[in-house]
Amino acid sequence: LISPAYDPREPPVIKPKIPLIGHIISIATEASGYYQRLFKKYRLPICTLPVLNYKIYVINSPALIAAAQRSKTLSFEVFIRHFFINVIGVPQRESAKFADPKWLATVSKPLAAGLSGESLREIAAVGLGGIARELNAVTGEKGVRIGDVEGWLTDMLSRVIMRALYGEKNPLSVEVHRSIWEFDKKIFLIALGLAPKLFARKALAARDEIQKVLAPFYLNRLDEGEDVSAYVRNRAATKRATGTPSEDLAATEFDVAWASVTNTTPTMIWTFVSIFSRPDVVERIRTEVLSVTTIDNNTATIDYSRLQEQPFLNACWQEILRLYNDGQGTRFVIEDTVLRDADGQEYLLKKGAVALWTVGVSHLNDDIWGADAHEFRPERWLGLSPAEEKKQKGAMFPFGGGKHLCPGRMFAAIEIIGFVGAVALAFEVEDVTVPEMLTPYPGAGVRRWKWGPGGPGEVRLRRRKGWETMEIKFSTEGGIWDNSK
Ligand code: HEM
Repeated sequence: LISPAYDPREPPVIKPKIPLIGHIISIATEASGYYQRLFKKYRLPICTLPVLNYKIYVINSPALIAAAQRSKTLSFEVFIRHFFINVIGVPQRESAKFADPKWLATVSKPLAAGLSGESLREIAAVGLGGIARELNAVTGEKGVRIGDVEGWLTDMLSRVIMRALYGEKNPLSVEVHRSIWEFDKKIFLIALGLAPKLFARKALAARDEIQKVLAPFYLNRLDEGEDVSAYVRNRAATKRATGTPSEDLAATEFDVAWASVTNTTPTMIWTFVSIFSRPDVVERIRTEVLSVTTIDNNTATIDYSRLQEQPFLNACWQEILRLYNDGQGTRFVIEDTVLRDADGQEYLLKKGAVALWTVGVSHLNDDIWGADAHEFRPERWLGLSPAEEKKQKGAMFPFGGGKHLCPGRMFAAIEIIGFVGAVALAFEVEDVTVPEMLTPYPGAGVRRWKWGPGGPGEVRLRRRKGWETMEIKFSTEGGIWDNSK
């Protein structure tokens, strides 16, 4: 009586061991690990999980994920709305706007525009300048000992990214911005509405604190400053033009301070440990960076426009995105929808159900990547035939796809590739270990980690011989890799 009815054209049904609620218990306890486990057991391109009288379609095949991302009848908007109202906590007078798809489309435009073309080059130049400043502060043969490599990278990125986004008058100091992680950990719980005031008290307080600090920035129209990124400036201007008062902007623009670091920071941490724990990998990257660096007296200028084209560094970047990204896409089926797989097989998704995918299934699928799918092996990206490249790239979804493709993907790549490139060039990094990879927090896009019994240990960062006082710079004059078209 309670279970939903099925059309034979719908994806195969996997019944839960505990009737009605078994799947939801597994999703709550195992997060994305549950979808991996189901895929290993059943190897289905797509399946249906009944939960009470609802259906969840879990999509595993790369071609079906891509079709779902392109589909106009699988909607993300309903989740965006829920996120802003219940998780970000926009003021009630603003909340009705989030139900209007036209308004959402209008205020989304500045996101992609602010992070592509000339705006991207501007923000990249500021970001890379920030990275150079951070590294130039570490001089001399002895260098520094870093007791908390995670905290060091997190704070560094926060300083660099917040400055690049909000300009010189950036209100979010590192100390304030650290609270973002308190919020980030509990997003899923707040989104589910499971007594967040009780179970996510600290997360809600962290969110409110950041919004309070952001408020004078918008109230005093500092967002209109010339050195503020087009991303922040134009988004606030578009919202004001649609009637959002300045006093509401700190809340409705809170996602800027969060989305720019929430996936970028863990990706930076995985990139750093994956590269600097492997001397042979560092050596190959160093050779590539040297080949695009001009040394004049005591200044080494890295030509970022050419750095971004270096094959091995790029292979490492793809490999890190493949291994450590496990983001989840979630869509609401607003009309009956047919998705077609690569083999032509069609599946019917019924109106009112939820469709989701977790990209780790595709990123670690041994049918696609081979028996060493769980290993860091950048070489798998080198010397590919066009058909092999198509197959591998077609199975990668680190930044989503379709209408909601991440607009910040190029900026994230610039920060991370620029940073590890410059470190490889001018520094020796010792005692780096790679933690065990875990599933992400529910709702997060990148895997968490678990250090061994001694924790991350102490990492030493010191200048290479001959580079003790060399000033590092970046040039972006040759243009910035921009795959936004
Ligand atoms: C390695 C770093 C990053 C990863 C892995 C990542 C991943 C993603 C993914 C998977 C989505 C799509 C979600 C979906 O379709 O369900 C997304 C959307 C988004 N990302 Fe990123 N992101 C990263 C960095 C950034 C940065 C640096 C920014 C901003 C400066 C940013 C801003 C956004 C925004 C605004 C959206 C929403 C787009 C929309 O709904 O149309 N991201 N990101």
